[in-house]
This record gives sequence, structure tokens and C-alpha cells, in this order.
Amino acid sequence: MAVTSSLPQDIDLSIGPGHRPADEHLAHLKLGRSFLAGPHAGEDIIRLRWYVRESDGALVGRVWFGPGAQGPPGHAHGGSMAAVLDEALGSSCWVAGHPVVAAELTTSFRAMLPLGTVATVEAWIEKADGRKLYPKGHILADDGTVYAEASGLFIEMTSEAFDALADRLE
Ligand SMILES: CCCCCCCCCCCCCC(=O)SCCNC(=O)CCNC(=O)[C@H](O)C(C)(C)COP(=O)(O)OP(=O)(O)OC[C@H]1O[C@@H](n2cnc3c(N)ncnc32)[C@H](O)[C@@H]1OP(=O)(O)O
Repeated sequence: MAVTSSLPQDIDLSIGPGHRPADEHLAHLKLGRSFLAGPHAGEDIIRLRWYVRESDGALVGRVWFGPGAQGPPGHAHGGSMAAVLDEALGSSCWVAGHPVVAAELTTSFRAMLPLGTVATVEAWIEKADGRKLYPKGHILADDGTVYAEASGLFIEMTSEAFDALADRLE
């Protein structure tokens, strides 16, 4: 498939009914500046939009991997998929009311992801133990093919700690 550096507005990252934008849950982090979901994200690398699935509160994303995300010829770099999964697992905790940062992330790459693909990302909290959250997630093709999956340990912080970080950006 030929991949061109399409402008973001040419990429359809919408999702079906039963989802709402996740922005309201994630605004606390100044997420407009996110490496992946913010306006500064490279237009030809990755475009990403987060939603909350209303049936179970899971985080769902629609993500496009462009030519700037190349690893194997014509396919996404593993690091680009790991970055998306890092943000997905962390955000699944944030939308559930747990302000976290990543401590550990394990990613398994199951199938090569062709550049130009718009895929679905899903993430949810598998287990919680005090400040320790154990989310899981995956990147899926529309036919259900699993491109990559991840599990991690995320540590809950106080919202004051995040406010202090964000305040330094003002
Ligand atoms: C519209 C929108 C969009 C988008 C959105 C984006 C959202 C983004 C959301 C974010 C997405 C992106 C996410 C990112 O990319 S976040 C960026 C990457 N992560 C970091 O930079 C974190 C760096 N590390 C730290 O700051 C500290 O080490 C933390 C805060 C993690 C812990 O230091 P703290 O002093 O607070 O706690 P503690 O040391 O008492 O540890 C507490 C407990 O945890 C256990 N432990 C700790 N570390 C590890 C480890 N590595 N493996 C195994 N275990 C570990 C530890 O043994 C202890 O256990 P126990 O003794 O109690 O049993």
C-alpha cells in the first residue's frame, strides 16, 4: 500500500456509537501537549484520538500509523506501537480516576502493522493493589487481528503531584 503523508484532517479517527471523547477525563494532565495525542504530534508519524467506551468505561483509541512510524519496510516500528500502548494503559487508569505514571511496560508484537492503517487500541485495568495498577491493552485491526499487546505496572500519584508538574508549564 502506498503511504502518503496525509494531513491529519484527511484521517478518519472517529468511532461508532457508545463512546464519548476521553478529553474531559485527561485534561488534568495538560494533555493537549501529549507526545502522541497532542497537536504537536508529528503529522506523518502517529495520529491518535481517545474515547471512553460507555458500556464498561474502558479506554478506546483510534490510531493511524504514518510513514514517519516506519520500522520494518512498510510497517510500524515496534517502539511506535509500544508508545501508543504506554499512553493507552496509563490513560485507562486516568479515566478510571487513578492519576498514574508508568513503572513497567511489557509489549508483545504479534503481527506486523502496515503503515497507513487506522487501528483500534483498547486498554483496561486488570488488577489494582493499593497504589499499584496493572492495566492491559492491545492494538487491533478492524478484522480482529492483534498487532501488539501490553501489560504494565503503573503507580498512582497524588493529583497534587501532577498539579505541581503542570503548574511549571504555565
Ligand atoms: C486527550 C488525550 C490524551 C492523552 C493522554 C495521556 C495520558 C497519559 C497517561 C500516562 C501515560 C504515559 C505513562 C508514562 O509514560 S509516564 C512516563 C514514564 N514513567 C516515568 O517517568 C516514571 C519514573 N519513575 C518514577 O517517577 C518513580 O519511580 C515512581 C513514581 C514510578 C515510583 O516512585 P514513588 O516514590 O512514588 O513510589 P515507590 O518507589 O515507593 O514505589 C511504590 C511501589 O511501586 C513499586 N515500584 C515502583 N517502581 C517500580 C518498578 N519500576 N518496577 C517494579 N515495581 C516498582 C515499588 O517497589 C513500591 O512497591 P511496594 O514496596 O509498595 O510493594
